[in-house]
Amino acid sequence: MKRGLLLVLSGPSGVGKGTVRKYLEADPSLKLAYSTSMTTRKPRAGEVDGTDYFFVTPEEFEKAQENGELLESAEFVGNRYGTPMKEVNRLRDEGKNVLLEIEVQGAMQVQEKCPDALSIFIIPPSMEELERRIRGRKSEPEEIIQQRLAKAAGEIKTMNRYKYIVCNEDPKLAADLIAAIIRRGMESDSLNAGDECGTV
Ligand SMILES: Nc1nc2c(ncn2[C@@H]2O[C@H](COP(=O)(O)OP(=O)(O)O)[C@@H](O)[C@H]2O)c(=O)[nH]1
Ligand SMILES: Nc1ncnc2c1ncn2[C@@H]1O[C@H](COP(=O)(O)OP(=O)(O)O)[C@@H](O)[C@H]1O
Repeated sequence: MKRGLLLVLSGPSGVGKGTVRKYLEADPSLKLAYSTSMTTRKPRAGEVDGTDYFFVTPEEFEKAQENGELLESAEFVGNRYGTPMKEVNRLRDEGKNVLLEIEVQGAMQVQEKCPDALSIFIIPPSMEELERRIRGRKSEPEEIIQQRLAKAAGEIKTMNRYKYIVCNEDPKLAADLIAAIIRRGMESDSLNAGDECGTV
């Protein structure tokens, strides 16, 4: 069986990564599996432990990192986030295309370890629209919104380090464009040939 792709999706907080992902997940032909990350951030209303994230204490996070269990990790606005490696490998071995929705420092680590990863950066139509979206979500207090917006401009500057850049003006269109990138990757014989990245 052909090993699944490793897909990296990044973009500033509130750009619509989660929204676009929902469209992608609704298409079974893409054989997507979402990699649930570990985080020290507190759950938002409605978030489910083990589905949205594995919510852990700083000590538990530290232990996972020390034990070499994380494919990548980063700190983002006061919280730590990381990708558990074992599950990524298991799903790829099953032929699933594993999607990491991660911020830019982690994305750089993955691209270094796994040059075959298909990395995609989502940009907003404008900074004003990004602000409208992050505020409209009403998931964070004002202080955190400010910190995330301040970070966004620097993150957007890294977009040329990704293989693909997609603007999320309309979420269905953005998902269709990303689906085309994934299909192309699935057809490629050179991707993943001898890709041992992240094996423990
Ligand atoms: N490096 C890294 N970043 C992550 C991981 N999981 C989530 N993130 C990113 O951390 C940032 C903050 O995530 P979150 O607090 O859920 O906020 P949201 O993206 O605005 O919904 C986002 O850019 C996520 O894509 C991970 O495992 N590793
Ligand atoms: N193309 C779009 N046009 C308008 N609003 C959008 C679009 N994509 C996402 N949104 C809205 O923007 C907010 C942030 O989206 P979300 O998917 O949570 O972003 P992220 O996962 O990148 O932080 C949500 O309220 C979502 O409904």
